[in-house]
Amino acid sequence: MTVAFSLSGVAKHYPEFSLRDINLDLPAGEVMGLVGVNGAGKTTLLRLLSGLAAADAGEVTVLGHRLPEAQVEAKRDMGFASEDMRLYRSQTLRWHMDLIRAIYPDWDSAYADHLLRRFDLRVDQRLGGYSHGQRVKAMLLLSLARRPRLLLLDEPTTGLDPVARAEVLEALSDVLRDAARSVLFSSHNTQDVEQLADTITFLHAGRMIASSDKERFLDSWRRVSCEGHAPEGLSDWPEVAMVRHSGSLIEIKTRAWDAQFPARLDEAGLKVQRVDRMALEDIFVTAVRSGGAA
Ligand SMILES: Nc1ncnc2c1ncn2[C@@H]1O[C@H](COP(=O)(O)OP(=O)(O)OP(=O)(O)O)[C@@H](O)[C@H]1O
Repeated sequence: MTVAFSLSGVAKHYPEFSLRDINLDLPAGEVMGLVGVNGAGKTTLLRLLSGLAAADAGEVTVLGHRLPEAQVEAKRDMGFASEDMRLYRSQTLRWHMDLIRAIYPDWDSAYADHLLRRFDLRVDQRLGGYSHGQRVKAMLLLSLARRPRLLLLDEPTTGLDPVARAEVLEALSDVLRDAARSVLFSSHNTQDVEQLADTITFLHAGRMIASSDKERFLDSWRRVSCEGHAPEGLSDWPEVAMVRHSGSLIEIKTRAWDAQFPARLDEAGLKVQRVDRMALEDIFVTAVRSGGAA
């Protein structure tokens, strides 16, 4: 398996925060969504991969290059788009495009023109006059048209109105259809992640609480509604992530659904009324509240 990046035993310490024990690989050609609440460490992890920050422990390898030693080589094939990417507000988008084209030989002018039309951006307007959504689209255009082998996107849809968000998601899913490209993008928005990602990594308080194939997440979690009296210790069953009582109704969320689960509940004195699949958002919130492992 070729990997786009590999993080092994990675840690980064700030005075008030630590990212630690990060072991994560992205197979080449896959799209990974990085999900976490504010301050979970998503940007920190992306900055370690992009070479903007150095790990305090562990190994970071990007496109076969060890960081920080080989960051020049790694950066050549990597695109990073984030809020703090430096765009010159007194310059136009055309100026930025010319600058990047001069640096990166793989710049795809036809694709850049296509994105200009699709994002409806005025190429001769100074970026200081762009709205937030237009600046996000400009940043994406500048990253995508380089055709990087690895694309790192920090919150690409945050703060966009629904139309701009749909445009950005469509442009991303076009890019993502190209099997040679690998993408890691962070988001608070689990719907975006559910729509675009093959694999999903949950980050919470600087730790990875889960990382798995999207379908496996969606297949293994269920909300089970029951009637009866909950047996003692139900919330300690390893497959049970959450138990909530509402009168004689009991709602159980399981992280390890299998067809025998209702029979086990029946033996324990609970009558299963219904079983529902869970949306990624619900899975994420339940995993965080249950203290980790998803
Ligand atoms: N350069 C830095 N110096 C000190 N602390 C930092 C630095 N960069 C990040 N942090 C701290 O690390 C923590 C994680 O921040 P990070 O930006 O990685 O989270 P995030 O998951 O991207 O959050 P958000 O969704 O709000 O963008 C925060 O508490 C932040 O204050």
